[in-house]
Amino acid sequence: MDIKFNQFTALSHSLTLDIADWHIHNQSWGVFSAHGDIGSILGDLLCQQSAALFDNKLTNQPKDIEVLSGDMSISAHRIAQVSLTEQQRLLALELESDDTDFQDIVDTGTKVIELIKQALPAAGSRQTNNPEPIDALLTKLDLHSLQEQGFRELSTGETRRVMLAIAIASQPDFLVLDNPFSGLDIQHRDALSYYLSQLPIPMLLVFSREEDQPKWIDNIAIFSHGKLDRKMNKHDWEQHPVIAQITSQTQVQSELMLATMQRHRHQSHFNNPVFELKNGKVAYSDKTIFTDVNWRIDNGQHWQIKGPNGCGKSTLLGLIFGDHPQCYSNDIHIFGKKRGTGETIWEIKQHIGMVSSALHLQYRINCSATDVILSGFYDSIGLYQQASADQKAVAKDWLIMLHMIEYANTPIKQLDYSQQRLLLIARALVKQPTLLILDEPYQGLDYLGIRLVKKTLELIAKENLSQLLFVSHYHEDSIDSIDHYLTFVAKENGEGYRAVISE
Ligand SMILES: Nc1ncnc2c1ncn2[C@@H]1O[C@H](COP(=O)(O)OP(=O)(O)OP(=O)(O)O)[C@@H](O)[C@H]1O
Repeated sequence: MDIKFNQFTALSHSLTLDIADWHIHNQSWGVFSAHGDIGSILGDLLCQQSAALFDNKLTNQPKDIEVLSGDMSISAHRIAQVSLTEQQRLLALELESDDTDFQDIVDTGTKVIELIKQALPAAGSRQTNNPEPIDALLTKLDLHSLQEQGFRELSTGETRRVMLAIAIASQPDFLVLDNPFSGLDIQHRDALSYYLSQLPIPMLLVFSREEDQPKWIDNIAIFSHGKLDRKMNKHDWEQHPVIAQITSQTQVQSELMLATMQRHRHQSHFNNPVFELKNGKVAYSDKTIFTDVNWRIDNGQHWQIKGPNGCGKSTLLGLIFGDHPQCYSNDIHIFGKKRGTGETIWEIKQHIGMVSSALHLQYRINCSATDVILSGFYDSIGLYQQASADQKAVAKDWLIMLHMIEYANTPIKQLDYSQQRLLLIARALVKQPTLLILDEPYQGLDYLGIRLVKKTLELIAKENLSQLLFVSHYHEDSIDSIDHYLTFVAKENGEGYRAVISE
């Protein structure tokens, strides 16, 4: 299996890929990108080329990459990719075939097992030597209990594992995995790391965090702003020649952000408790997620919500935000009112900023980068109101701080995933909400983006500009000012989770 690039440049969205010389010969590479969503462009490019050369049908929508110059040759017949961009495409296809309007029940998407079976190569097509039997795949990726579940019901970590199962079921000769560990809890991360190290398929594994560097891969390619800067072996990488250089700029940028927030600071003070849930419970017909959750958030507290994939972290945050259907069957007080006593959802949302993968997936209106940020003032997806001159000035400040002012009028879908995510974070921060809900906020961000947002959140918490409710599976993400924890632990009787509160 050979992939060769020679003086190659290509354009996708806002990123130009630039590879002077790279030969991938039957081996795996770790790919690190300090700045730029390199995983999606490499994945799309390679899948698109192999599909065109070897006449394979692409599973998802066509990818728009323009080759500008140079050569690329590929001998891999079937290349599969796992990325958040690919996940967004699959969700878009699922939404296109949504049958909710025609049925009495809510369409929760294609069943996991069907999606995996659909990915199998067509009968009679070229087979790999060692296809993984579906049953073994389900076991190794811990998907047995989810096989009958609809794709749209899955949690972040569950979705990630399903996307991987779909890619592997297609029996590829080569894999492009863009941050495959992102969203996985520690146990699943370790299991996946072992699984990938044993997989007899060469791969590009793109990582945006030092701790995700695949230990079993010897070759590392370092990209910056789309350009292949250096190739090195694992030993050289561990000396970190690049990291120190590229981190120094984030401190300055995050201090600028804080200064902007302080300039536009306003007070919204509520009596204690800001939020309270008594005997909280969420259950579906076939499954209890959690019960007996008693949680009270007082003024000035910052919280981290912890627990394994699928324990109900996003569900719990959805009860606060008001977009989970069971928020009305629970005993909830928020911002001084009992939920369900006549307040509108907008009255609640105006005090909450939200960043999550679910929101990113829902943000399907293709408005400009400026309008994405402005929509934070109105809690809307897209902008439907005339923003004030002050609000426009704030949005402009944010674009400058994010180094994205040149994209002010660019539609969000033409930006790469990492840039989209930064805009959505700015959208959540712009109105300086009382509660800032951050459900795995770093997902999809490149290395610099992660550093920048982490620094900014640390400053926001320290200065008490908003109260953070934070979810992340990475120990390294801990924010110093967070000293309250809600941890989900499995109940002894096996029926869902309960919450343990600690300080
Ligand atoms: N309609 C539904 N029917 C059955 N189960 C559902 C439904 N909707 C969601 N779930 C399940 O609820 C559980 C909790 O999901 P949630 O997204 O809150 O988990 P999480 O703790 O945030 O996980 P992750 O760490 O992967 O993000 C998951 O196992 C999910 O599959």
